[in-house]
Amino acid sequence: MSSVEEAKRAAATTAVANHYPKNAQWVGIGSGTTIVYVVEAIKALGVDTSATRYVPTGYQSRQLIVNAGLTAVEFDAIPRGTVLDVAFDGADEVDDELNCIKGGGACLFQEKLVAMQAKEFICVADSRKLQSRLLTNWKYIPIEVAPIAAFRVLRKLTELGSINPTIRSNSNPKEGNLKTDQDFFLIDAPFPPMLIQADLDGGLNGTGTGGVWEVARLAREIKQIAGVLEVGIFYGQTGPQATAAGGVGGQRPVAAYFGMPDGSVSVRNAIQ
Ligand SMILES: O=C[C@H](O)[C@H](O)[C@H](O)COP(=O)(O)O
Repeated sequence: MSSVEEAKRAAATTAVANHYPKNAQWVGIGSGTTIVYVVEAIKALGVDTSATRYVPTGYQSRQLIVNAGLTAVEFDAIPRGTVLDVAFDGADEVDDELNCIKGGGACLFQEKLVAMQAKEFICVADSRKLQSRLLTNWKYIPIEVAPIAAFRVLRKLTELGSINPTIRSNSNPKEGNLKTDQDFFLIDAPFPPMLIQADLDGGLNGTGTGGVWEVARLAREIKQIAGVLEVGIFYGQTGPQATAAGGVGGQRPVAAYFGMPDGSVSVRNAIQ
């Protein structure tokens, strides 16, 4: 196993040890390559999972749950008012405030739904994803769009300052544009590195010099383009903040676990 895979596994093992609840009822399971180790770590706990329901975030996630012998319940089949105990997921990049970019593996809409339905959203990744600001190492924002509106959204993103946004293709170009679990397209929109809240304390608001965007404002601007289903920026409230405000959970994780090259696991907790 490569050191990156070892790092993902270490992060997943620690995250599950710290956040998998006793007598878990509802657990959200994200998508991607890192989440595989989360499911592995849940199985390795050796706890009774017969009464636990696992909520997938897409096709790959559901297969992972089922193949592990766990019970999958789709998001639209969970009883009204149900709050997930916890949701685990990967990320493409995570900043100092635990804002995340997600969607590199073609899932983001269901991931956001599941994260926001959980008391605690926990992010698991390897050290490559750990950066002070979004769009440092990971260069684009995945955006899920209605196919009929894709060209319009591309134009609007260019107006916002994205350099050469593109509709994501299947890895085999003969198969055309990639379709998400919702049968939508994904647009990958490159932007310059984003500011984080700490940078705004000097009074800067929104776009700074050189067209640099503040995380929440860019996410909102993209989301309001007609044809956009969801944006791959997870930001704003964390679980406890959202609960205090009368909601369920937040799309920003309460904690993020990163497997480091030396075998250790670095933990970042969200500032509430
Ligand atoms: O679209 C996929 C999801 O947002 C993933 O959680 C994200 O891309 C991270 O994936 P991985 O764990 O494979 O790096």
